[in-house]
This record gives sequence, structure tokens and C-alpha cells, in this order.
Amino acid sequence: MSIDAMSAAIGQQGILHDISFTVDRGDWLGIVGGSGAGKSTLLKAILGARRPARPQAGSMIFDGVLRPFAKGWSGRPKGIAYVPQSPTHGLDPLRRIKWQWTQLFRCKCCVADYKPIFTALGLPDPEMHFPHEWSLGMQQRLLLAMALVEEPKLLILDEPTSALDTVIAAQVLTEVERIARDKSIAVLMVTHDLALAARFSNQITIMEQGRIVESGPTDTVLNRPQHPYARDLVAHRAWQRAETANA
Ligand SMILES: Nc1ncnc2c1ncn2[C@@H]1O[C@H](COP(=O)(O)OP(=O)(O)OP(=O)(O)O)[C@@H](O)[C@H]1O
Repeated sequence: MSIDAMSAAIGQQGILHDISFTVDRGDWLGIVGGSGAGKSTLLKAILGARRPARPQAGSMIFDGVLRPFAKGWSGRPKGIAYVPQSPTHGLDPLRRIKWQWTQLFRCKCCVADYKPIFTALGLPDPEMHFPHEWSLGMQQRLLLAMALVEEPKLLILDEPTSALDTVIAAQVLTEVERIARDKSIAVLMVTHDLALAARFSNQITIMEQGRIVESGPTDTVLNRPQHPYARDLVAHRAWQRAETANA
């Protein structure tokens, strides 16, 4: 998948400016930025949303199809799976988990047996449970499982560890990494945590105020950041690691 020269605005206010990047199948691109950098807006545009920001220029190539952003598209393109930041945005609170799982197979063509992926992500059998009877972390893992069984070509993760403790987060993302590698899935992960992005991504893009300010292989971004904001992020990550090591 590649994005070329994309921009988007809310009314007269520019939100995204000249965004370009590529993520190939089997690769993992981490998009890192602070609050308000435009990360979620970018993901929404890729999924076809035209609100709150309206894409104005640029194009996306996914699965060999060129899509100009200005024309827009209705609905998430087939082959893209998306895990939202908040599990409450992805699950129906009034339906049992098993029912929601079954719907996946009615609506989409995906692998049928949930047990291997549930086991791999540390989830119990859903039995008769409703989403609120599972912790937020379990719900987030459930959404990951639902995304992975679609066997997408592109998996989009919006702050995938926000509801997970550090140990579970590492285990779950390591499992996602294994599955993505096995199935040649391209992963696009948005996070404010450079250390997390560095652990799983082979490419990193850093955004500030709607613009890409640094981009490249993870080692290069970490060892030779050029932009002042990227240098700050890298320095902060080193501080985080030192704190963790001293704890
Ligand atoms: N519904 C909205 N109405 C007006 N402005 C909005 C709306 N949603 C987002 N914005 C603005 O768009 C910009 C980008 O927001 P966005 O949510 O994409 O940032 P983000 O990088 O995902 O931040 P965070 O990490 O805090 O979720 C911000 O300046 C924000 O104020």
C-alpha cells in the first residue's frame, strides 16, 4: 500500500499536509506522533472516512488499485482490517461475543475456527459472555483476533496496546508479528510510543502537526534522527528505557 501527497482539512483548517509513505506486504510501519499530530485522521482517511477531515489531494494505491483521495471511496476497502484504539468502538455491547464472532463468517470470507487464534492471543472460549464481561485488554485482543482471521493484506492498528499491560502487550504484539510474517500481511501501526514502534516496526514515520517530519528504516530513525522533534522523541525514548532499567 502506498500513499502519495495526501492532504486533508476540516473546513479551512489544514489537518494533514503532503503525506506520503509506502508499506509493503510483510513489513511493519510504525507511525509515531504526539497528541493532535493527525494520526487518527490519517487512518480514517485510508479507511474511506470523509469526516471530520475531508481528504483534498493525493492518492492511495492498495492491492493494485489507484484511489484518488479527493474522489473518496465508500466503506473500508476489501483486504484492509482495522483495530480501533478503543474496544468499545469495535464491539456491540448488546450482543454476545460468540454471536459477533459468528457474524464475521456470515459477512466476510475468513478462516472458520476461532480456537487457534484465541489460544495464541491468550483468550478464553467466549461461551455466553457479553463484551462488558471481559476486561478492556481482553476486548482489545478479541478485536485483534477478529481482524487477523479476515486474513487481510493490510492490518491497521490504532494504539493497539492502550488497554494492555506491558507484558501482555509484548506477548500479543509478538503473536501478531508472527502471524503477519507468516501471512505476508502489511502492518500499519499508529502509536505515540516510539519505544513500542521501534520494537515491532522495520520502518518508522514520525508526524508532527499533520506533517511527516522524519521517515526511514527503524535503525536509521533511532540512531540518526534529523528533525528536532524526532531527536526529542528519540532522546525521550532513551530516558524511558533508562528509567525502566533502573526500576
Ligand atoms: N471532530 C473534530 N473536529 C474538529 N477538529 C478535529 C476533530 N477531530 C480531530 N480534529 C483535529 O484534527 C487534528 C488531528 O487530530 P487527530 O485525532 O487525528 O490526532 P492524533 O494524532 O490521532 O491525536 P491522539 O494521539 O491524541 O489521538 C487535531 O488538531 C484535532 O484537534
